[in-house]
Amino acid sequence: MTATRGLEGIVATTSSVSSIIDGVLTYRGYNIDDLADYASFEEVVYLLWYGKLPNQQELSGFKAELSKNFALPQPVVDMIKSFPLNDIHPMAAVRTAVSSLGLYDEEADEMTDEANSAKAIRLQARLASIVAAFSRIRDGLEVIEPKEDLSYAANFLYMLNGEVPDEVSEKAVNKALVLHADHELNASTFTARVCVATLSDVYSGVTAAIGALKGPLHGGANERVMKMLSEVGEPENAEEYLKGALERKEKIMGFGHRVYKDGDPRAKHLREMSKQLTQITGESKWYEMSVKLDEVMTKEKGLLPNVDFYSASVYHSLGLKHDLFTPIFAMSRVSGWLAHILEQYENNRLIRPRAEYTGPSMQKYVSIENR
Ligand SMILES: CC(=O)SCCNC(=O)CCNC(=O)[C@H](O)C(C)(C)COP(=O)(O)OP(=O)(O)OC[C@H]1O[C@@H](n2cnc3c(N)ncnc32)[C@H](O)[C@@H]1OP(=O)(O)O
Ligand SMILES: O=C([O-])CC(=O)C(=O)O
Repeated sequence: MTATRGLEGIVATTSSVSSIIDGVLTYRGYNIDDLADYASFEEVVYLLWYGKLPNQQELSGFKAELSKNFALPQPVVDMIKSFPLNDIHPMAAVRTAVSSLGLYDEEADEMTDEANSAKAIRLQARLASIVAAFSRIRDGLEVIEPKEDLSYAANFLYMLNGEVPDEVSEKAVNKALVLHADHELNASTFTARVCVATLSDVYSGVTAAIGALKGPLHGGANERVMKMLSEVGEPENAEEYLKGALERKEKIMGFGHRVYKDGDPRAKHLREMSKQLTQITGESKWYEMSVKLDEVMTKEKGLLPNVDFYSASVYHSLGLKHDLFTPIFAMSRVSGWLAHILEQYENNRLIRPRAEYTGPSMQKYVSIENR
C-alpha cells in the first residue's frame, strides 16, 4: 500500500453535481461562465439540488420556501449573544451556530428524502441569517428580521446592514454567490461527504464542512488576501512586497490550486467585478494592487489566482468586514455541500480509505514500572 500525499489525483467518488474537465467548471453540465453572467443564486441552488434549471413557477415556489425559512430559532440568537463575541473568529461562531440549528430541528435525525430536502432549505436560508445576526450582535445592534420579497443576496445585505441594498451591490453579491456555490470534491465538500457517509445527519455534515472551509489553505484564504493587500498598501509596493514574501518562502494567499494549473475560471469574473466595483468606490488601488501582485506572481512562480484572490477586493468594495469574507463563502458553498450530501445519501457507502503505516513495528510491551 502506497499513500498519495493529499490524495492528489485520486478519484474518490462519482458525482453529477459539478465537474472540472480540461479547466472548465460546470454545475450539472452548465458552464460557470453562463451561470455567472445570467443566473440568480436561487436558480443555481435549485439546479445543484434538483439537477435541472427551474421554470418560472418552480423558481418562485423555491424562493418563497427559502424566504419563509430565514428566521432563526430564538435560542440560536440567544446563544450567539452569549459567545465571547470580540475574541472569536466569525467562522467559529458560524460553525457552532449552524451545529446548534440541529438542536432546534425536530427532523434533525429524520433520514427520509423529504425531511433532508426540507432541512437543506432551512440550512441554506439560515446560514445567511446567522452570518448577518452574528455581525450585528457583535456590533451591539439589533438582529433584523428578513424581508420575504427580497432575493437571497439582497436579504443577506438587508439583514446585515439594515438597509435594502442598491442594485449594484445586490448583483455583485449574487454573482459572487453563484461563483462560489460548488466545486467538485474540494476539501470541505469531501469532509461533508465523509461525515454523512456514516449516515450521520445533515447538520453534522454541514458543521464538519464549515470547519474544513475555515482553514487558510481553503476558504480562509480570502480574508488573508485582504490582509496582504492592506499590508502592501499601494500598488507601487506590490512587487517588492511579493518578492520579499517569496524569498521568505511564505505561501501567498489566493494563488495556486490543486486542480487548476492553467487558471481558475472563476477568477476572471471576480477580477472584472473588482475592477468595476473599485472604480465605483473610487478606490481603484485595490484592483491595481491585485493586478500587480497577479502579474508578479505569474512571472516569479507561474502560479495563477484562485477564486479567493479577487474576491477579497470585491468584498472589501462592497463594504463587507474582512472577517466576514469566509462566512460569506460558506453561505454560498452550503448549497454545494447540501447537493453533495443529498447525492451521498442516495447511493451511500461508508468512506473509509487506508493508511500506509510508517511507525515502528514489532515493539515489545514494557510494563510501566520498567519504562
Ligand atoms: C477556495 C479554495 O480553496 S482555493 C485555494 C485557496 N488557498 C490559497 O489560496 C492558499 C495558497 N495556496 C496554496 O496553499 C496552494 O496552492 C493550495 C493549497 C491551494 C494547493 O496546494 P497543493 O496542490 O498541495 O500544492 P502545493 O502546496 O504542493 O504546491 C506546489 C508548489 O507550489 C508552491 N505553491 C503553491 N501555492 C503557493 C502559493 N500560494 N504561494 C507560494 N508558493 C506556492 C508550493 O510551495 C510548492 O512548491 P515546492 O514544490 O517548491 O514545495
Ligand atoms: O476545489 C478546491 O480544491 C478548492 C476550490 O477552489 C473551491 O473549493 O472552490
